[in-house]
Amino acid sequence: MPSQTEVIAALDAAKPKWFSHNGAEYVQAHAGDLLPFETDRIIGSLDTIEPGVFAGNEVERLKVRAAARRLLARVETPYERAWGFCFEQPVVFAALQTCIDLGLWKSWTGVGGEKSIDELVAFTTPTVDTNLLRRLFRLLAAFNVVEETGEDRFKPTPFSNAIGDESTKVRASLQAATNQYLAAGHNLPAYLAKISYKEPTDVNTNNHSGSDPDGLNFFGRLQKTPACFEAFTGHMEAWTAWKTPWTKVYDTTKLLKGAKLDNGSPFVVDVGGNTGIDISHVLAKHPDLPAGSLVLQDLPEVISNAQVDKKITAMVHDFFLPQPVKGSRAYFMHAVLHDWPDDKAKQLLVNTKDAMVKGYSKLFIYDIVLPPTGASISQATMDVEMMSLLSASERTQGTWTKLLTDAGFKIVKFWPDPQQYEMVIEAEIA
Ligand SMILES: C[S@@+](CC[C@H](N)C(=O)[O-])C[C@H]1O[C@@H](n2cnc3c(N)ncnc32)[C@H](O)[C@@H]1O
Repeated sequence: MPSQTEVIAALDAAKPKWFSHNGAEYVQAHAGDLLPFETDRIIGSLDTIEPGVFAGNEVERLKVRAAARRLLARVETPYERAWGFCFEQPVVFAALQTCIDLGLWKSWTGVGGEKSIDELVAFTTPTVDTNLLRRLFRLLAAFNVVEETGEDRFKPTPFSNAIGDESTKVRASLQAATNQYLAAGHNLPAYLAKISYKEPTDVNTNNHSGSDPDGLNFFGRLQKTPACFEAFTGHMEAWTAWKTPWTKVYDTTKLLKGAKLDNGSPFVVDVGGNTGIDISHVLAKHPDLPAGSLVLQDLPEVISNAQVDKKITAMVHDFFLPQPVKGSRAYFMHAVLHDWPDDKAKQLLVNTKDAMVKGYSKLFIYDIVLPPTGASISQATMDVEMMSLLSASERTQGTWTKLLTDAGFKIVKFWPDPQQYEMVIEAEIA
């Protein structure tokens, strides 16, 4: 079995040269450049790679994933790349969503195992036409969403099983796209033309409101439609669970030194903490913290769904109002400020600063810090999604420094996450 370094080197070595002829693009096929037996060897190496080879090492897995995506970008012709965006993605997504709507994934994952097309039809409500499902499954098998084991016979994959397992929040993530992300993305080019290609900054009348049937902004739609709220909250949970816990990026043990932990003094307040994954990481790392020292804050709909340890205080708080928990050792915000353009982000930061004690309290922001070059697919996608949904953006080291300085903070250190996706920004009152 090849090592991961050999795999990445093999992926990166497969570099065809392109040339154009009569308007078409071709791979430069020098005799001897890539002989058929070498093609077989490369395919053989690639096919040996299974998730298990990474033994849980996310950093190495993500490096191979990035190399595989670079490989596809080089090997596919320009036409094939266009075909993927224009023809494949819309219908694969439609097939996935249709099977969600039919309740198929959930029922199938519940019992598991290889099934015939007729058995799969029996999972659906309302009952789908057999040939309609056959056509959707032919496509899903071609995209390795399910495995075709024979004529009209299919096995689930880890992905299809995850869609059917509500605890993974994969179904919720796909549903959130159907509810909001797809329409906003579709609307974006026309919206940008409408605002004369200025960077969007309006949080109320923006691209999302232009794509929403009632003209609502992103959070307005979540508040109005419980199904949208449920899907988005689930998507957030899946996204946060995918990332490195912040307590592994910044050693929160350092905060214990000199911390007041008596009489319910606050230790960490997680502002906009959704259902509590990050604050629970703190409790897991410091199980001896007294009750009341960890606070989770979010909007009422979120807090009413949060199921956190009884040692964690779950509190309704709108972060555009004054911060009610004063003098905590740390205030933490994860993927919160990237939702807001600078003026709103500054307001939120000033509200937090006003509750902090200079020289004692620290601010921790866990968010993407865009590198000057070479932003990953995940980072760059998130940046433009923030534009599409919220008139917001990811920030560079320079724009973070400006925002925090304008709000009265000084940055102590940027702590990079080993996955190179986000950083913990440690800051204090200037
Ligand atoms: C992108 S999510 C990040 C959630 C969480 N920090 C995480 O990383 O998993 C943004 C969070 O901000 C919350 N939020 C939005 N507007 C808010 C407000 N005005 N006050 C408090 N929380 C708000 C949302 O409910 C959501 O949980």
